[in-house]
Amino acid sequence: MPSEPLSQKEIEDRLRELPGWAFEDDRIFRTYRLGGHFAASALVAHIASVQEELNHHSDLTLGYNTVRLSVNSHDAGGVVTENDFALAERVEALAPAHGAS
Ligand SMILES: C[C@H](O)[C@H](O)[C@H]1CNC2=NC(N)=NC(=O)C2=N1
Repeated sequence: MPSEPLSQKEIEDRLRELPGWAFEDDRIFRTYRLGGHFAASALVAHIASVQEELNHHSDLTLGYNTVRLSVNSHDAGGVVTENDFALAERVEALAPAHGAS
């Protein structure tokens, strides 16, 4: 479901509710730190399942014990929309169970 680009103020307002998330180069992003590599890879798999459910996909980067998620909306021309924040909120909700910080 394409959605409208969010304004700078709307993005800033939403980011205040999402500690750890930031906005740069028309993307929102966050890096999660995990207890080790396998835990980080399990978080990637869980995020991927949610992304398939939402049909909204970020760029996920798996490090030794980190997962970086960076996303914007291709269907809105590569800018941040409500769909990006919907994904961010779902990931914020599932991350603690993985021991992510
Ligand atoms: C055809 C498919 O529904 C679209 O390409 C979906 C897939 N995942 C997506 N992910 C993101 N980040 N933006 C999109 O516009 C998007 N569109």
